[in-house]
Amino acid sequence: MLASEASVGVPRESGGRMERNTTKICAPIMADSVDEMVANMVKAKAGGADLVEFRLDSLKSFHPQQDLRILVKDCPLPSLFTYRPKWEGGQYDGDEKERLDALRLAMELGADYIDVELQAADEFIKSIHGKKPEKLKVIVSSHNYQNTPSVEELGNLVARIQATGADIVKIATTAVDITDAARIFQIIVHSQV
Ligand SMILES: O=C1C[C@@](O)(C(=O)O)C[C@@H](O)[C@@H]1O
Repeated sequence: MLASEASVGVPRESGGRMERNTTKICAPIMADSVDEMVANMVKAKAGGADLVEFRLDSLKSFHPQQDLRILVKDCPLPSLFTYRPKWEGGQYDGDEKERLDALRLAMELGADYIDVELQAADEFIKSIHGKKPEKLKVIVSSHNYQNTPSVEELGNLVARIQATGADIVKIATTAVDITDAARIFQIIVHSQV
């Protein structure tokens, strides 16, 4: 997985140059209930995570108004909300508008990050234009569960994600050969948003 973030990070001294350390550890939480998610976010903090990803599509029953309020307010770490549809490898199989509404609500309630799939990004980003809180970062993601494409294809993908207005580029690919990782490293260098 590749996540690139240009604008956030703690500057650090390195050989006389100031560099940004943008690496963060994110703990994804998939659970049947909000109670379980709350228990897991406490464990994530104790384990040293920098942020928590709530996979809303894993919840067996989900009441956005009530549940998102709890997750945002009770989270001791910056929160990332993902509502992954089946067509991108997740578990949500419902109405697309309801899915994007839930992500918008998470934003309004104070989420720090929202993950939206490349296919839905234009619509989502347009819909929050002028309403996006300053602290919110939109992650535009793309998943490939078959393989890791060529550097050229990955580069094109990064460009398509950047063109949506993403704050953070996220690409998850499947490594089928040890050299696949090298292509991801090559792309990281060119993927600053
Ligand atoms: O996009 C991803 C990648 C992931 O699906 C994985 O399997 O690595 C895990 C998810 O929680 C995350 O949002």
